[in-house]
Amino acid sequence: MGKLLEVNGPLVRARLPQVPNGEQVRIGTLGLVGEVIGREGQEALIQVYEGTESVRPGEEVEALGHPLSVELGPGLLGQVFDGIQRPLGRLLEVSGDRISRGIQIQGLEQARVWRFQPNPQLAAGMTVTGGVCLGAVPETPTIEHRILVPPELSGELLELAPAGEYRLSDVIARLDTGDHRSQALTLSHRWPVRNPRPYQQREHGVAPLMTGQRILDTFFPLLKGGKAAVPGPFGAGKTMVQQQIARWSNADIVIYVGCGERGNELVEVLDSFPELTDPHTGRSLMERTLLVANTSNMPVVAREASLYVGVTLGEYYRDQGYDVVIVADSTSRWAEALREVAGRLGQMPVEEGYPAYLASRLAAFYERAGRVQTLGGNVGSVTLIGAVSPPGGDFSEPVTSHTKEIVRTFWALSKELADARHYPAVSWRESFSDDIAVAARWWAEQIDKHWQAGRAEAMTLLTQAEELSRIVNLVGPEALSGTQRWALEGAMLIKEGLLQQSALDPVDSFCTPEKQFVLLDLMLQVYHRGVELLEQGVPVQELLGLPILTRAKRCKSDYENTRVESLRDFAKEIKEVFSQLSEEYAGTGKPSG
Ligand SMILES: Nc1ncnc2c1ncn2[C@@H]1O[C@H](COP(=O)(O)OP(=O)(O)OP(=O)(O)O)[C@@H](O)[C@H]1O
Repeated sequence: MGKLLEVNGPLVRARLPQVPNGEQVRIGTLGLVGEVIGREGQEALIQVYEGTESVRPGEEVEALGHPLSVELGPGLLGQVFDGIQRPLGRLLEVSGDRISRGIQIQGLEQARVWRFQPNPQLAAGMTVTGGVCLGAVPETPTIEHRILVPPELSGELLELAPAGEYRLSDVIARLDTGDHRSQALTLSHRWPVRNPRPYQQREHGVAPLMTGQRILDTFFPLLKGGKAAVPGPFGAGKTMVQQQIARWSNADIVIYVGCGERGNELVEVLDSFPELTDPHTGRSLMERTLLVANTSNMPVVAREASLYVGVTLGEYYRDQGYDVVIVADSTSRWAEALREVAGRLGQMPVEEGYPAYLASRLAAFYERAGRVQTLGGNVGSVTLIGAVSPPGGDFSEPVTSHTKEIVRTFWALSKELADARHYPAVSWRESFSDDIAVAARWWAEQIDKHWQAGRAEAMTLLTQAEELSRIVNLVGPEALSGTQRWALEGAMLIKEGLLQQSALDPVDSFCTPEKQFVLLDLMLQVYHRGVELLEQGVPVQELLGLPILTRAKRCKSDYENTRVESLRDFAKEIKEVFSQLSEEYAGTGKPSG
């Protein structure tokens, strides 16, 4: 117990000897949640995650004896938590729309009973170490929740509970952790959010995360266990991209962290998620989803914690052998929280008011992504996707520019494309992926060995078309040769037939890898045949007038994912149209008859 000395917004100073940095505290009669972030002699500097209005010097501060941590166990999925793992639904039930401060509700429902099935390979007398699976409970109809020995524990298994129904706090195993000390294990354990959960070793990424969005999967792939950023100016469709990823990606678990985004956007996400169905199982998407959302009445610094809460929950499912995707919206708001705290601490601002450690904090956060061999010997992954909201859409500002250095996949949203209603408005000029080679291996093995060459050619066409468009803007289309005009059309085929993909189109909202490749190949085939005909002397106007071009651009919506074979037939049809035209011109330089 200590005494509050001074209140400075979300930062308070208390006389609290011997309480270490990082420890969680409760402040004043309201019992507000806070965390020690610095020490000066007998005094502790505390960051408070709830509004400190009405809190006065002299009130008591209680150190809880553990760092800011989360409770990990069955019942996490389908939940919406606030930034310190309190379930929002129950918070609202208790205090109505305006959440009062100091409410203490545990993250997981303690009274709920779970059907536990012990691991048949374990028996009393065996030695178990951190990460070993003690058994499992069906958390949702699709996700089996594996109950692991907490990472830091090991010892002789004295007892493992038989199959049956247990509450979170019921003992399901006992370990002799040395000196004949018995340690009881339950269905849940706590973990400090700022400490990455340990694993055996990092593994290389081998498979791309499939999102069903062509511009992402085919053009700028992200690996499972990888790190990506989605910077987007206001209104460029960031929310939509994130939702599409949450909805369609082939991850086992999706965690969405709404970190300080505008209140109405958060409400949009919270309202829309429970209504979405999981395309892979046909069941509610919430069964594999978990949301962490700051409520609008929490102070800015609470954003800081919510990101770590989200990533810790993600690592916990990774340790069970799952592929987890974490979408953090947005890391800019999180960085603003860092800036505010640094300002109040009187730390020297470096770039645009951000502290010098902005880059290292961002890097440390993204470092928690990865594909790993878990302590229990499984392979699991955490893929991190951070949205960035650069003020004024300026990508040279500190958060965007540091993030760009850290991530391996960068999906840059463009205001220009959004204004032109080209969705998803991901710019092919500014985006990048450093993992093309690994993705290419996967595409070659699983789909088609020509993926990498096709992708590269499509990118070249897009770049070439940009140069040509500049010429057209300067001197008009007459300045272009037939081949150049056809290259412009080739780029249009790629843009309209491939890159544009409406999230609202029931057929095209999601595209399987196979259909993605067939469409890519189709557009390139049309382009190649045209080039051949041009060389043969067919005027470019003839080609540009072919109705089949419009049909090719519409294939994405005309052919469902299950009709890839018909799409291949359409490719044959195109070949015939071009062969016919070629024959008509053969030898004469103009159509026969
Ligand atoms: N992939 C897409 N398919 C169809 N329409 C889209 C797509 N992406 C964005 N849009 C359109 O753009 C509008 C704005 O998108 P969104 O709501 O994601 O942007 P935003 O939330 O305003 O962006 P930000 O998060 O930067 O404020 C949507 O309502 C929708 O009409």
